[in-house]
Amino acid sequence: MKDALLEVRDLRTVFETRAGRICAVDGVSVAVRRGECLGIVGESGSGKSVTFASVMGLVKAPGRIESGTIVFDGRDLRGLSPRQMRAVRGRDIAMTMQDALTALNPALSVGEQIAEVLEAHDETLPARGAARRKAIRKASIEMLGLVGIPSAETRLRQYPHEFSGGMRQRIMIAIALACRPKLLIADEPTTALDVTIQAQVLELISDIRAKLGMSVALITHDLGVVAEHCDRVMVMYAGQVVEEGPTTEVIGAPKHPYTQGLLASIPRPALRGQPIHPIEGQVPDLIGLAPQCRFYSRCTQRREACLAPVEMRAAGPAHNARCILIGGDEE
Ligand SMILES: Nc1ncnc2c1ncn2[C@@H]1O[C@H](COP(=O)(O)OP(=O)(O)OP(=O)(O)O)[C@@H](O)[C@H]1O
Ligand code: NI
Repeated sequence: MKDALLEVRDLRTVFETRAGRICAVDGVSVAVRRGECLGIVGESGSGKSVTFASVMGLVKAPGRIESGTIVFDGRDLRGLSPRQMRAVRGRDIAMTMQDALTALNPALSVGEQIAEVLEAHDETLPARGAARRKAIRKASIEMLGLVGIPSAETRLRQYPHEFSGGMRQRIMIAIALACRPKLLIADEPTTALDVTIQAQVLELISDIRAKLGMSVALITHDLGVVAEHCDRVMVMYAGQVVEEGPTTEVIGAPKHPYTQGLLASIPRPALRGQPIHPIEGQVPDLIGLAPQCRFYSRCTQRREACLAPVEMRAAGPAHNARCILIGGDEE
């Protein structure tokens, strides 16, 4: 894709479990362009987090990347050593985790945690001594200010448990942004927050994106959030991408019955703040999947041809969906 900062092709990430082999990410291709916000939506267990944990090189055993390419800013990330990958994390790509409380270190003050990131990745700091400490302190105060935490000087000395849930999310974002990454992966940054704080945190991410010109991959359950903040959206289902395209097209004229189902369950036009309503039925078990369309058992438009594997099809110049109803041969 033209102007892609991140380009993932045909990624396959598997977990070898006692119950069998789970293909959590099954042939996912995704690109994030420079400066854009890409939304990633889909029900729980669809593979959103594992896709981006794979990008970050953070899939832990029994999971592993089985195949695919991950190119970031012209570099093949799968070819990097663990040390090189650590340098990419934090400096080039930062990820905020689904759960802010467990992602922060309870034993370190907030200031120490921001300093750790700066120490490891900021090459513009003075080499050593008092000048270095002063520069780190100044940068840390700036970061807390940027995420809207008042009295930063005092707050730096405090520990995660001394902050509310919303403040902890902001701190996690401050830590993620401390080295001005080119890409921020925000995994459900607002799920645990009340609606007002949710809106504030998302505004904050949008503001910083505009200020720093970074790209954002925003993982969420909330289509209202996507409508408001994302340029493009990718819909995942059972380890695959089922639809992708400009937000206005995917939300305005969804092509995949799954996306249609997601949208139909939200009262309109008040998209905002509405969680995704479950569609009748359940996401299939990822162990021993049949080759058919994964949405088959829940699809109101299913037909016999859907029992064969379904590839992505073009629904527009930049809009694709994995459904045989597109393109007319089954209409
Ligand atoms: N550590 C693990 N061991 C075994 N299977 C795992 C592990 N982590 C993830 N999986 C499998 O990968 C699937 C996708 O998980 P993932 O966390 O990516 O879903 P998600 O789309 O982010 O869901 P949610 O919206 O709940 O965060 C899970 O349903 C599970 O089957
Ligand atoms: Ni997740």
